[in-house]
Amino acid sequence: MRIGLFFGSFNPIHIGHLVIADVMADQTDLEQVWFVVSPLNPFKSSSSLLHEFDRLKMVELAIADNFKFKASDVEFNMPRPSYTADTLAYLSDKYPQHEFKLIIGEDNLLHFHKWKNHEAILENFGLYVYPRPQVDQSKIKVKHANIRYVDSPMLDISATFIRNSIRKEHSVQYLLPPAVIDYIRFKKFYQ
Ligand SMILES: Nc1ncnc2c1ncn2[C@@H]1O[C@H](COP(=O)(O)OP(=O)(O)OP(=O)(O)O)[C@@H](O)[C@H]1O
Ligand SMILES: O=C(O)c1ccc[n+]([C@@H]2O[C@H](COP(=O)([O-])O)[C@@H](O)[C@H]2O)c1
Repeated sequence: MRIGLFFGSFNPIHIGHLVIADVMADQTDLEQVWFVVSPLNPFKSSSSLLHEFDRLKMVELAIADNFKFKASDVEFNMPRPSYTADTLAYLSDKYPQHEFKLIIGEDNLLHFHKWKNHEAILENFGLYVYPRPQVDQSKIKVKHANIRYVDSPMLDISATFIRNSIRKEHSVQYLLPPAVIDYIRFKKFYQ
């Protein structure tokens, strides 16, 4: 099966992530999308980052109604920070029957040339890129035949904006799935 691996901090998962995954599963040759929750992005600090179990729980709540989507905690038992190349190597060993592609937002493409073993990721897996507002395309350094842009409407939504909105007691009603909102309220996160 051809599977898109959507790695992320998901702090929290929002409707932007869900739209991206849906476009990938619906309009490309990917048959499933696995949301891989990363304990720690090598380029991000851990301040304001919820525990990975809570971020995984919110992903599970958000994707429960879509049979093409799965949640993965594979990086929970791997060294920190979470290097994608290592996880891809582990998953392709574990599931030789599957073909994996990496799904990323265009903001991550901007810094992709600094990722560990990025050439091997491009050569052996390939990227499906979702466009993101405010990305200056002239600054993207990486070029490769295995980078595929998926032409779709841009979504000006980020987890940072959502965390800040909750802190300011602004509504996030249509930015997150209802079950995720309930979980955040119940646990009093991001206040
Ligand atoms: N609105 C968006 N448009 C395109 N890609 C996105 C969007 N939101 C998230 N992504 C992509 O989804 C993946 C996971 O992103 P992440 O969980 O860090 O969300 P985020 O909204 O970028 O979070 P934060 O604001 O905390 O940095 C990354 O590849 C990121 O580029
Ligand atoms: O492997 C790397 O060098 C690397 C560098 C930066 C980011 N990543 C991964 O990219 C994913 C997206 O991160 P984020 O925080 O934007 O959701 C997440 O799984 C990170 O671990 C990976």
